[in-house]
Amino acid sequence: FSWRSHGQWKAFRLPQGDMGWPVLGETLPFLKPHPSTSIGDFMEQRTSKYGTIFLSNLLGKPTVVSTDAELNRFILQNDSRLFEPGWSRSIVEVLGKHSILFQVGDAHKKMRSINLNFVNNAKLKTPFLRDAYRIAAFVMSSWKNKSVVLGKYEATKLTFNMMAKNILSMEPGTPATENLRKEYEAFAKGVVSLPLNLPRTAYSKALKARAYILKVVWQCMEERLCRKKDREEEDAKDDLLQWTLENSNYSEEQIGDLILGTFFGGYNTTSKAIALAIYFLGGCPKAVEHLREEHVRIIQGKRQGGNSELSWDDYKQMEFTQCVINETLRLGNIVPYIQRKASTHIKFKGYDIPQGCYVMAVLPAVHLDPSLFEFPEQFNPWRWQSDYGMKKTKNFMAFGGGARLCPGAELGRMEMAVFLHHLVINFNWELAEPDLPMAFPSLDFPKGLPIKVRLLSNAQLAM
Ligand code: HEM
Repeated sequence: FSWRSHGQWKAFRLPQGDMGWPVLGETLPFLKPHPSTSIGDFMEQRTSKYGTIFLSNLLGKPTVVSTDAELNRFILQNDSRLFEPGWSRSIVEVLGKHSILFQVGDAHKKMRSINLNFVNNAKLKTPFLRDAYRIAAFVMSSWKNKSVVLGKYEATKLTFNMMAKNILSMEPGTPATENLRKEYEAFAKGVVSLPLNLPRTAYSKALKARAYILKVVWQCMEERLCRKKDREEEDAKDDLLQWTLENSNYSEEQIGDLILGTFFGGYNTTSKAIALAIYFLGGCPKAVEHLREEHVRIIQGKRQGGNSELSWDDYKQMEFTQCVINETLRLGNIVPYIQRKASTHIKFKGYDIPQGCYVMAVLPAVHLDPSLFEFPEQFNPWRWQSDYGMKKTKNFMAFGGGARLCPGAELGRMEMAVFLHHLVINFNWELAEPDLPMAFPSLDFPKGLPIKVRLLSNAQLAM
């Protein structure tokens, strides 16, 4: 199948490109692992051959691929007006058709408002901040007697337990919560995969995990509904599931996909972000020193005030920490691309993007463009300090943009900051063996990010 021979689109000026093999297209070279701090051979070779806007056949769909900052921004900013979701089959089947990622128009707005309410300012400032502080302290207290820990799993312990507690009121560390976490690991591996429902493929394992997770959600739902019938109002839970049951007319299937997806979006990306920060900072002692100064200053300011837990005002003082977070997300590239479909005929930079055509905005290509970020391969948090920041801000796409801008961005940032707070005031660390953040294409540390940790002699140990 080739668009060029497709009669309907013959008259159009489509971008250059190669459609690869029948059915598979160019999916295999596209999925080839590469460090997430690079755009990988596939994108590099096609971009240098055809330019920053090119045609390919990926994950079962003929697609206009954009490694172009302006087109990426155009796609993000014109969501719902010119573009609609165009995610590949594995993502749709694993996340479920009611997931927010596939909703359009009013249905999208409605589900988005539930997500925005879940992470509203009042919640961020108290329960979320308090939980993050306590869970991160709890996670790191177990490091005192260890010399090596796996950064990737330690980060997940914070972000997963945060979601478990605030979405389903599941207590951190219990067997039920741990089982759910294991299922989510299989789930995460199959979200971006070849949709081959054969034994032992990542895709089929993810579908099994999806069925298990939905069973847990629906069991919780049933218990809540029984409790309501028995008028046991006094121990009504204060979590996303309860809020959705009381404030929406969603079906069981819709609630299942909403809970499953928010949980996934909430823990998976943020745990990777924390692991990336541990990794990049491990290679940049100057940044650790600067960060430590900032956090020690915040603690010293508090001593005069009493309460040792972090307040929202303390969080707002973490200016250099926010630079570290931006730089981690820029260089680490957690979300490699966003897929959409043109809902009308679009002309961009002289090319036609016909209605119904799939488009893929490759976000790392912008973050690693040397004309937008000087020496883009270097981890340099200080680049976010200077105030010619506008150019950088509009080319920062880690949280997407436009109508689908990540609603959990501030929560993700706060969890990262709190984790870094406990880390720098209590520990020194270094990689125990070489490991790299790889795009598979979804980001992972193949060895789990093993780090040697050493308690500081003047550790603050608020744990
Ligand atoms: C560092 C952490 C995070 C990163 C890098 C990240 C990244 C993103 C990106 C790029 C999108 C846009 C997807 C698109 O345009 O189709 C998105 C959407 C979304 N994120 Fe996040 N995210 C993070 C944390 C979170 C957290 C903590 C939550 C939990 C509440 C969350 C929930 C969501 C939801 C529900 C959407 C869909 C929004 C919509 O379609 O309107 N994310 N995220």
